[in-house]
Amino acid sequence: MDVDAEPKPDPLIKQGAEGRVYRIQFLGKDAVLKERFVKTYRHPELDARLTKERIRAEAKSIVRCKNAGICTPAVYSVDFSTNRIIMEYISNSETVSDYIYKLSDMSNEKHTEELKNVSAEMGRVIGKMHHNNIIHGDLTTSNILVQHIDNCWKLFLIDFGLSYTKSSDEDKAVDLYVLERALLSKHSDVSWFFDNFLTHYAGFNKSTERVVKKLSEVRSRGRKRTMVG
Ligand SMILES: Nc1ncnc2c1ncn2[C@@H]1O[C@H](COP(=O)(O)OP(=O)(O)OP(=O)(O)O)[C@@H](O)[C@H]1O
Repeated sequence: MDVDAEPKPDPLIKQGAEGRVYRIQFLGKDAVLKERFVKTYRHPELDARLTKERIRAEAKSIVRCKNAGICTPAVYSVDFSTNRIIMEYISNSETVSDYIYKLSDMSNEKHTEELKNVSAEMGRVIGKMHHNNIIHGDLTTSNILVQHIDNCWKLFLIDFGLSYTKSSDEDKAVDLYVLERALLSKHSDVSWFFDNFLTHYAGFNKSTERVVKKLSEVRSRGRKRTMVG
């Protein structure tokens, strides 16, 4: 895939340490352009290789997820010469992180029920992703989008730059551990969220049930590492 038309990158959605994310129009469609910076502190050859790997990983896993029936933005274009990837813009969406903040702030029975549904659906979606041997590599509530359509919503997985394909329970359990840590630090007020997620993740099938058992090992290693500092 190649970018023939130079897109006009405006407006900026996110300026991060690794790159920028813009909302653009691409071939008449609402799209997102992700651009990765050149890291001057890294050796140029190493930097070029790592950047290329992340862009390739992102495009590959998005396609693998799509083939598995998991919602991800469609990839429109990948350009290794400019370190740019262009993908479908998920309209009317917000990050799960923002949605949790919003719902837990309004905290009433209806909103708690909604949060339960979100965590359960996250369990099913991540379960399906792992069942297909896709390791996300940076599983946080900022890397899952909730798209609102009328009174319904759908989850989209994004930000696959650190992803890879592997069947190991250990790697899948580490993915879950990263999500657990992220939830604990950002959303400690809804401490039950991860447990409910895990119940539905484990319920996906036998392979995910195994990963949950592995998670306790990963947790105890994580705790030891924290104690050692
Ligand atoms: N396809 C999309 N549709 C709508 N919004 C998106 C889309 N992709 C990204 N965003 C928005 O841009 C934000 C940043 O995107 P993303 O997490 O992919 O970039 P990043 O954090 O800079 O990536 P990386 O961690 O790989 O450096 C998301 O939290 C989301 O708000």
